[in-house]
Amino acid sequence: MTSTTPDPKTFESLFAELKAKADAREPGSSTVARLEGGVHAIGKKVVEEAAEVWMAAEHESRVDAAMEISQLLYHLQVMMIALDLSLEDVYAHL
Ligand SMILES: N=c1c2ncn([C@@H]3O[C@H](COP(=O)(O)OP(=O)(O)OP(=O)(O)O)[C@@H](O)[C@H]3O)c2ncn1[C@@H]1O[C@H](COP(=O)(O)O)[C@@H](O)[C@H]1O
Repeated sequence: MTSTTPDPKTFESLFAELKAKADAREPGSSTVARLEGGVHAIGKKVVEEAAEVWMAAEHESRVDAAMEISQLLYHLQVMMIALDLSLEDVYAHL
């Protein structure tokens, strides 16, 4: 019997996943629920997760910091989708 492991998630693949769920208004998706909550609520999560990155970086382990950074990246992607921004729109400023 063969088993396949899914490809590791990347910034690009997560964005594509979230965009597809948003476009399909996928029932049960927490991302769709966050988008329906609007930019103000999404912005509060971005700020909350940014603060958690800071606290983890100063007071917790590298693993904890990596987890908080992943959550911040997720909420930034939700904000991008809420604003109809593509990856290219953001990458243009890097
Ligand atoms: N990568 C993430 C991800 N990172 C963070 N989060 C959300 O952000 C929250 C951050 O943790 P907190 O400690 O702040 O949790 P909390 O205090 O309960 O926060 P709230 O849920 O109350 O806002 C998590 O509970 C998740 O709800 C994420 N939610 C979803 N994803 C991925 O997004 C994809 C789409 O998910 P669905 O839209 O749910 O299908 C899937 O691949 C998921 O793995």
